[in-house]
Amino acid sequence: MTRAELDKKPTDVAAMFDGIAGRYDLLNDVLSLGQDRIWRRAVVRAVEAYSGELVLDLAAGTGTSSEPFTAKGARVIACDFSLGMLQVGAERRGGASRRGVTVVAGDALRLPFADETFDAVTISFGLRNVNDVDQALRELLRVTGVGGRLVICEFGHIPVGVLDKAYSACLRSALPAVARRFTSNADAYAYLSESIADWPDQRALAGRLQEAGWSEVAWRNLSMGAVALHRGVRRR
Ligand SMILES: C[S@@+](CC[C@H](N)C(=O)[O-])C[C@H]1O[C@@H](n2cnc3c(N)ncnc32)[C@H](O)[C@@H]1O
Repeated sequence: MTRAELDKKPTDVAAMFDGIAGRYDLLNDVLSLGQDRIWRRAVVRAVEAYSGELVLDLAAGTGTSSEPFTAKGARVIACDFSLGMLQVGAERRGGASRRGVTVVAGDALRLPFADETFDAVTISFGLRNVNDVDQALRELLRVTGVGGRLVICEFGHIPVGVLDKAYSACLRSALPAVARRFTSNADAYAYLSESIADWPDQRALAGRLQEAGWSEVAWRNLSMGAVALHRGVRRR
């Protein structure tokens, strides 16, 4: 059984996702009680990708977060460093470059793309797992064209402290217990609750986007702040 720790050692993180890849999407639906689909629709609206645009979905995993951008004709690069996650998605779509989604193996800290390649970049439930968040935000900026936009979908913190603590305690006990029924890698879901509790709140994350060079930074809460969408634009 493999799980990452809060130091987010890249080899541990990649191995953990390789280990849960087969049941990853099922568990997302189960553990979020189907809310993940609502969050994904909000991301698609926020990115507003149109026909002819090229979108980077970083930490794309199986590509479930990538596929919806193709609905209006955008092309998507689904990039991740877990080959297991990429493979599950590619098999589901029938190939590594199918239905508008092209899979590329790569590390968020050294993206395998030239400067200003993308019209929009996005990352769903991935940034929290990256071992150097600020470097990933700078890399995302580098590969985005001037005028291009960033959308981050990530777990957040409920703005009322007492509720946030109660929610966090609930995740800590419920996630591994429920996950145990569906996967032999339930420890990965203990990591999930720990990494959510350890993640900066929405205001602090917005500050880090600005520090990394993103402009017009804003966020909006989903599910009372349990999830947040952060946006930014590359202005120079
Ligand atoms: C929780 S999954 C999210 C997958 C997908 N975006 C979704 O919304 O379902 C997090 C993903 O981040 C990837 N990841 C973590 N650190 C990474 C890094 N440094 N470079 C590329 N991918 C990374 C993991 O391999 C994993 O597939």
